[in-house]
Amino acid sequence: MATLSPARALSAESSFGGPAAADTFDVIASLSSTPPTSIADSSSITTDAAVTTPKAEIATTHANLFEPKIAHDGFELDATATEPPQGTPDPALPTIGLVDPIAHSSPTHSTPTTTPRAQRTRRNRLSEPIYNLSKLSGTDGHGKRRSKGDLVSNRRRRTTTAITRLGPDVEAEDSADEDPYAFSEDSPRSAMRSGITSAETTPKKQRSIKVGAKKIILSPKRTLTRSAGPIAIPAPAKPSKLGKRSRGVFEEEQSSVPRELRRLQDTKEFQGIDDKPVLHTVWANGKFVDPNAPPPRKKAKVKESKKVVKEPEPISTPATEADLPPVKTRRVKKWLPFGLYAGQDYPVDPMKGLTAAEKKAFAHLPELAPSEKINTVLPPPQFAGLRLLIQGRGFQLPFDVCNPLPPGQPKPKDWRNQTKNRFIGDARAIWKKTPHLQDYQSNCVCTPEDGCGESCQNRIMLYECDHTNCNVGIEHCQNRAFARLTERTKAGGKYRVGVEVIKTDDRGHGIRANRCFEPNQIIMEYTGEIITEEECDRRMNEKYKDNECYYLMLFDQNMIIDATTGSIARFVNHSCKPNCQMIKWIVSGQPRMALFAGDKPIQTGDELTYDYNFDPFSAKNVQKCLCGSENCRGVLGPKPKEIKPPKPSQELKKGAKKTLKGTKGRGLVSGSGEKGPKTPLKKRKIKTPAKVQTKKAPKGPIKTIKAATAAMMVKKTVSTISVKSKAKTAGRKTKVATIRKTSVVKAVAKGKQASPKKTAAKKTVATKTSNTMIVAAGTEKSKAKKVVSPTKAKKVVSSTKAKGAGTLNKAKKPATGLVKPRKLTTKVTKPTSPNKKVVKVKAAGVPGSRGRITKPTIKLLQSPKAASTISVEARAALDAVFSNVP
Ligand SMILES: C[S@@+](CC[C@H](N)C(=O)[O-])C[C@H]1O[C@@H](n2cnc3c(N)ncnc32)[C@H](O)[C@@H]1O
Repeated sequence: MATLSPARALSAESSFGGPAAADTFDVIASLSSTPPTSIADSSSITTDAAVTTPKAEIATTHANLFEPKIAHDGFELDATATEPPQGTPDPALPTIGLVDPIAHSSPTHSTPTTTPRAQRTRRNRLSEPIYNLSKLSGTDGHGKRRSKGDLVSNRRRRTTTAITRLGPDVEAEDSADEDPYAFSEDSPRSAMRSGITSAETTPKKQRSIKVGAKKIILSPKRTLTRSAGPIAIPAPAKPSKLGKRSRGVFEEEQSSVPRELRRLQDTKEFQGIDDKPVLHTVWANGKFVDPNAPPPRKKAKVKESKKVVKEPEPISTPATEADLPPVKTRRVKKWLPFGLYAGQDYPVDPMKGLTAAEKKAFAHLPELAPSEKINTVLPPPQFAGLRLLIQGRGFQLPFDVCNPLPPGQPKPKDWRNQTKNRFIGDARAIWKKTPHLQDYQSNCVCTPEDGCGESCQNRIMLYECDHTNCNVGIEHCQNRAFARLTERTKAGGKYRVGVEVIKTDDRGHGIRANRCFEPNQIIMEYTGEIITEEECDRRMNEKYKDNECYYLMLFDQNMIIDATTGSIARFVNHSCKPNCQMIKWIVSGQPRMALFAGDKPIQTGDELTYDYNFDPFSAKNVQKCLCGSENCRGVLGPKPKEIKPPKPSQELKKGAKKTLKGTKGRGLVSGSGEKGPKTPLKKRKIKTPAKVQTKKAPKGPIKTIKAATAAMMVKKTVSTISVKSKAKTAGRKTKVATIRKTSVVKAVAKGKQASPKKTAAKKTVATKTSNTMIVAAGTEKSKAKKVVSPTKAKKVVSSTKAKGAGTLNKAKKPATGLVKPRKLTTKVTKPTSPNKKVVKVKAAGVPGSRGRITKPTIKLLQSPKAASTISVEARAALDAVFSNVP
């Protein structure tokens, strides 16, 4: 047995290379703990030269390797070598060998020598620290466990190499067939290849396998650590085909090679060539994973079986399709492209309510195709969800918080909605002839910060801003109520319109709010047919003679809006404590009437009312008011007790004085100006009609018409003059106090009666600021309006207030008046005074007027009697008023 000393050359191949490899025991320990893992490994360790050098050198190399004594690195080799050394060992040669620690500890192994190179005795070496690397690496326990009489590690790591490295334990059952050159681990070459001595590799318990007729005893020596491939059985040694002579020659040539190795030196095993492929295996969870085995598809099989059960093939179906295996298609999630509601049955038609174009657009959706089976049992919520998505309807609250009003209100009969004014008959021509609207041109001087608020000149003058007269722009302007109303109601709908007709208990139809309105917010426009007074008379006497309700509103230029065919605003009832007000505005140069919210906000469901300022014309036409407010006057007009009989001219004088002093009388038309907005009026013109149409005074019963009553009717039309005058005695100055931001007052004194048309044309100038009222058709009204005071004064400022006296009526707020129509013959009295003169009076300047301001006209409209009365003193007073006016 040769004991090989460690060689430094080994350090180059060892994983413990470097200086540490100089330590013999370190090398031993490390090598023992990490032996070669394959033939290639072991052979590479042992004989690199055998692989890379010519065969001739191999023999030499092996001869050197198996020198019985190699003094190297201070170790004495075993003297029991079978063959003597053949020459001095070349230290340059890779003398590879391993020394087992056990072998070192054995007394049979090397002993210290006296050679100089062997001064480093074993004892000295032992004095140095020894590291058990196998313990440190945790592999010292390998090969110690046993199972079924074998080392577990060996069995587990048994590989081809393990088998082929047949050691001395390989025994033939038949001794005659024993091959002396059998590859034995005990043999020197085995030791050379593995680097392990026979003593080291001697197993404690041998284990054998049968290969053919041979029994191969396996070495329990742990030989391979990495490869775990199938066990390769080496082929039995073949007998040499050489003849005796040739064999002899060959043996002579190979005399330097041990005889037992000569037959094997040509084998790959001897040369350490491993031509077997390296097997890569995969283990998972401690189990070998066969890469060629099909993956388990247990679930798919179950699914397929279910599918087969669910949809059995009909018997009558031809076997062609049935025999075909089901085509496995990749399941596509429908909801990815179509949404979660796709592929469901619908209990209702989702197309219901859609237009033809929409149906056509959605027709291609397979989800909407009619399904064979409809699940009628409590459909899931997604059905309703898809329907809502298609129909575009939002969610619905359990109750309507926006419009809690109960539906089902009866619709009024014989009513056609008309959202725009329409001229009837001569109204258009007369309207166009009137040049007054052209005079009202002004631009506001607001800034964007102001936003055309309360200080806006246009707003004060009841002019709506537009692109022609606004200095701010639509984005900041807040004085565009009519434009916003149009924008709001353009799309229609209950909430946007904001109002609806209701049926009241005792007042016929009415209007209530469908939404909330802010204070002074525009609600709806009062529109209808614009007719002249003559047309109004005709309708009242003929068309509406049997009606109980009238929808006539004095509008502008003495024209009347007949809302019998008009907007929904005509259904607004009267209240003595109203929540709305009817105001006339100039929008784009044209007057328009609209209902605005009052000073308080309006809640949903509130009935909308305004003060009619109703003129019943006479006491017997007074209607009972059913508004139910605490301050109800009891009648639609003024209280009956305030209806006073016509007073003599003396009273008229007093009344005129009183009015000029600024006192307010309250008569039948006292409602004028009381319920209107606080917005002051603008651009008043005091106009004395130059050519007032003269009508004959009524005869007979008409003569009995009280002058005061007639005067009151007239006052209604012009009662909104925002002039507070202070009348004093003759010679004293009468002051125009509260013409808000007006500078010019055009006083038109009428000296005589003019033709009705002309009268209308001129009088309408004053209606810019007038209270609106529903005009009573009838002779008295017409007569009263057209009878102008015969004053001789050049300037008369009067709006006959209550009690018939000519009055400078403070009318900051426009008021609305309803006049009870009366069926009287039209008689026009002749004016007592032919004097007529238009005087322009310039008052306090109006900001932003640019020096050119035309003010509203205040008309003096009086009955002949009243006018004649007033012309005595009032004329003087009025003269005083305007005496200072240039
Ligand atoms: C402009 S309509 C109003 C709508 C009317 N309620 C209808 O059903 O057509 C005016 C008429 O309504 C009635 N009316 C309005 N307000 C009233 C009130 N407070 N008291 C009694 N009747 C009223 C009167 O008959 C009046 O002539």
